[in-house]
Amino acid sequence: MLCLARFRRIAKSYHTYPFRGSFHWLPPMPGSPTPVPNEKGPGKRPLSPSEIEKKAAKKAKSCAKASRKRINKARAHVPEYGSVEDVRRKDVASVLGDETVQKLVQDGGEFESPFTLKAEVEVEVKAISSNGEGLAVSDEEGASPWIIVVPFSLPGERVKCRIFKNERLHSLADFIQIVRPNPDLRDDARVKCQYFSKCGGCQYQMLSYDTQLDLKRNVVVKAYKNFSGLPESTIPEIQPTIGSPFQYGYRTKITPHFQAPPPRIDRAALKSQVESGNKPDWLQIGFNIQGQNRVFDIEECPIATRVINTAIPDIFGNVVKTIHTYKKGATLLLRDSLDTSVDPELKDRGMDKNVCVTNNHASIRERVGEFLFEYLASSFFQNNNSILPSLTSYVREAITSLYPNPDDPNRPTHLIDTYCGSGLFAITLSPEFSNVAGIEISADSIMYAKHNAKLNNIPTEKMSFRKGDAAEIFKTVSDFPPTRTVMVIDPPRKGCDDPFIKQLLEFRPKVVAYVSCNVHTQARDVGKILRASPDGEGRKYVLESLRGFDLFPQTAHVESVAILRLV
Ligand SMILES: C[S@@+](CC[C@H](N)C(=O)[O-])C[C@H]1O[C@@H](n2cnc3c(N)ncnc32)[C@H](O)[C@@H]1O
Repeated sequence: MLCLARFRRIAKSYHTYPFRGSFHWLPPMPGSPTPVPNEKGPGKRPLSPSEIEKKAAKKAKSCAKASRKRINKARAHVPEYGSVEDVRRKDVASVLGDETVQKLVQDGGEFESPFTLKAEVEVEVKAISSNGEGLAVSDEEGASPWIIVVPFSLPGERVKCRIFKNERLHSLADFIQIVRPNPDLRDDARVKCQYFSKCGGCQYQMLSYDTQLDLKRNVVVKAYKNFSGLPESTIPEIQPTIGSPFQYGYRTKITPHFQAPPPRIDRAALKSQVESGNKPDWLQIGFNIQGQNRVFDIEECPIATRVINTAIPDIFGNVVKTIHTYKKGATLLLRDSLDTSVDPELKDRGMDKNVCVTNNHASIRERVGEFLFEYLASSFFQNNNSILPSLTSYVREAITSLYPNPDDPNRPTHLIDTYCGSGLFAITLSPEFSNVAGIEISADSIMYAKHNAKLNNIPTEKMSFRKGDAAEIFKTVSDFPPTRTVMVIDPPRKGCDDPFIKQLLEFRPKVVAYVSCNVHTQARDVGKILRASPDGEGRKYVLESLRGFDLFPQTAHVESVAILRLV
């Protein structure tokens, strides 16, 4: 489109007469613009208008071809299920409405953005996506409705933004400024981070915490509507999101990064510069600038714990002093840990001293309620310690409340923790069960899970952990009675694979507690489990409850817990 417009502009600057489908050049009329000189430079014959037109036509043709290719590629591209892009596409379509989407698709306009790249536009934000971005509807005169995705903006606001990418039915834009705020939602005095809107994280800081929790509840609602394929009647009322006790200073792990010195830099000169305490201008240690692959310097991260923030200056200072030795950029690890030099047998909270650990191979220690956990610094552990007692107690109570009478002969006695990490759910739920088994793909995490069972004095005959793919658990629990077994599922963002779900449906544990860091893949998996045919005795899974947990205040992220029961 753009190229055609340029072609028309060039064509218009000459007297052109269409003649049997081609352009016929006549000498310029008096007062008409002089032909532009050939860009090849002095000494070369200037191009005649017909040559210029031919060239422009050729360019327009190749542009149109490239544009067709781009559109065909975009049409064929299917985003990963439940990914940020997939979630955004569903939200974009729902703001436009079915009728508009269908019309745009029928007319072939689904990839015809009314915006050119780098265009600065002012738009009205109508909704907020599950990724936390404002969704504005373009009011370009004569153009079809089109969505512009603007981070850091809220429904009811008018914002200025710059388009940087055109996608199916929407454009992505960089936030420039708020033209008219929505005072019912926004209060910029709430923002505690000096890098707000520069950093890609923590986009909800201008909102009250209650509003953040409401938005996250709505993410769970939309996820089950758009991704589960379940009829509304089978989805229970989504309960209010459980908030985090700490809303800043909660993050027990951060991973800032930096780039290597430029290729041809004089390393000896760099060494003497940094040794004399001067940080080179090109060296930035921190996080990525919103929407860019470029790092900016940070002095603090207000959502990280106090121990981590206190350690930042020394850790970053060491990078500066040794930067001349780096061939590649690197990611730093800063983990808040209880001091592991203190005997773990001393379970007295009064003895707790927190330290910042940067060694990937070190052991980290955390307390979760009455339990102690240790794990390898480089392996997975939940990043918000303050909410873990309420998360684990919630899962425990959500299961036991299904069988309130402790003498109920149907009350589950066995627990299987799949994707168990270093044993968080297996260990914290263990007082309710006589037998517990856990499985996990990471050998390091399994080693620590076994260690944690001992650390918390859980008898080995009661609890076993094995390394393997989650689906392999079904080989090892043949002595677990399915009708008295609870299965905890806590997979990575991509959710469970089909072999796992198939085997779960063959085993049919009485209760499934599905904890997820991606409610969209959780909704898909829960949909598959609920749609499965009844077993020989006519039993099917029902969704008992659904609730979000706010492990990451100030961000759009929500963790979700679904409780399923076989009835
Ligand atoms: C979201 S974490 C949950 C860990 C643990 N439940 C916790 O809360 O600490 C997901 C875990 O699944 C493990 N994992 C990933 N793919 C797996 C697979 N195919 N089978 C078993 N475990 C897997 C990862 O190593 C990670 O520890």
